[in-house]
Amino acid sequence: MTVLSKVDIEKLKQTKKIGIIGLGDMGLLYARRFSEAGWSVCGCDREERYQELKESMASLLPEVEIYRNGFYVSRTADYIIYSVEAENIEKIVALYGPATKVNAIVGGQTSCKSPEISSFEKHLPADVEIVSVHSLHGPRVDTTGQPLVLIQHRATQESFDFVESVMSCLRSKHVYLTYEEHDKITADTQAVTHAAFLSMGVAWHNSHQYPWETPKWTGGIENAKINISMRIFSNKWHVYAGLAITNPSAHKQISQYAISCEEIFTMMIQGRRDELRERILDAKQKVFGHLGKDHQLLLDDDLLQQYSLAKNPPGGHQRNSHLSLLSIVDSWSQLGIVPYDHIICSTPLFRIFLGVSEYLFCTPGLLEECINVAIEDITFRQDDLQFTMASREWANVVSYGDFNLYRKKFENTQVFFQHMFPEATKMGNEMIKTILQRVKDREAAQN
Ligand SMILES: NC(=O)C1=CN([C@@H]2O[C@H](COP(=O)(O)OP(=O)(O)OC[C@H]3O[C@@H](n4cnc5c(N)ncnc54)[C@H](OP(=O)(O)O)[C@@H]3O)[C@@H](O)[C@H]2O)C=CC1
Ligand SMILES: O=C(O)C(=O)Cc1ccc(O)cc1
Repeated sequence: MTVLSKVDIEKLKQTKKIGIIGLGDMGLLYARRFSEAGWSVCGCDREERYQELKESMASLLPEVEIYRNGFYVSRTADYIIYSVEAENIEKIVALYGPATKVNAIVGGQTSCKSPEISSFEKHLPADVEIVSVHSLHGPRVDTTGQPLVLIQHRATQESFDFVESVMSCLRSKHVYLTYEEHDKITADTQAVTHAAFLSMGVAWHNSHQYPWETPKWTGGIENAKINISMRIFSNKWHVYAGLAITNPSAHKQISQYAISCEEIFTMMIQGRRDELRERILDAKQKVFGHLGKDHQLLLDDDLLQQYSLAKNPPGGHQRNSHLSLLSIVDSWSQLGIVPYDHIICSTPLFRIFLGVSEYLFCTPGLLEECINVAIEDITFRQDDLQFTMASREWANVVSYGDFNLYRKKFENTQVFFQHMFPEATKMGNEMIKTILQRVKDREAAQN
């Protein structure tokens, strides 16, 4: 990595143009930030949206030039970012890619890189260089300090430095990977995290419960589960479908998660306490065994207690079998994944999922209590059955590679929770802000 001088960056700003194809949530975020940093930016969305987009952008981001379609962006920009639905990347690159300006650089923002890179290799002229990116956070998270993956796939150092200097205005943490490394890591982190929270939502929906109305879902860990599940369901289905379906490593992960759920649930209902205990403690050793005695937990029940969607939160810790958390740690253990190895490339949701799992597994007495509940207490049996079935359904949909079925399943549950999204988003944002601040404080204390 070469860091260009301020003078060099200013020169580039005078001569280079950045183009964004797909001005949805992430494309707009990039357009705004690049333009605010002084880069010339142009972009487009679907041609049908041209007039409407041009008008809305005239007041929103007047500095950004809006073009009719991707041909105009491709012909004029020096660095072009495709920020479109993963499902359509090949079709869109096939259409506009051949029109790319001579010697320009192209990249993409899609969440899984193999299909993106293979589309570029197939459809871009040989003189065009390839540097891809992936911001590992949603469009409404502060980009500062969040991981940003940069992939120098087919590019000179000079071109890579140019892209990196454009990206530097986001103040994210740059992570340098190949596209293969990127896809392996994000399958471990993002895809399986989403599968777990999607399964929670579907399980609550299928048992006709709003978890914030039911006293058994109270306490900090439950708040985190509920808020993150609502956050995912309030988003666009294609983001989650794309990163799971198009990434072959993700299929293996999501399938293992469903298997872990089923096997653990079976031990619970058959009362196989010793076997369950042995399996869970083995998983604990494999996943958390390397943590020293002075390891500080990222999250705890008290910190998360305040982020409840309940009208009158009764508060306090509730006993729970925590099938979703036992299963994630078991599936990491079965696949030989140590999630801490990926922390440099983690999203806020993954850090929270790891944080609550770590809290359950590493707080003295909590895991034993959870195993006791799993074996003796039938209060959560129906919920756990629903959860096991939901995790299997998601694994099947992903393995069929069926975007339409994914969409139907996602939107079906989305409608059930829709009325709560404004409040859940506010609460989730507050919760994530507090957690990210804690991460920053920790990092500052360690440096
Ligand atoms: N949202 C997130 O949290 C993150 C998303 N990503 C990835 O970034 C990409 C964009 O995501 P996001 O911004 O959230 O999604 P959006 O749906 O908000 O944005 C995608 C945009 O591309 C437009 N589009 C589709 N086809 C074309 C075309 N032929 N020419 C120009 N524009 C087109 C879409 O229009 P239309 O809606 O009409 O189809 C839409 O406005 C996805 O691949 C996603 O996986 C990466 C990091 C985070
Ligand atoms: O943090 C998460 O997992 C999100 O849900 C936001 C998100 C979605 C897609 C990405 O490619 C990156 C981040």
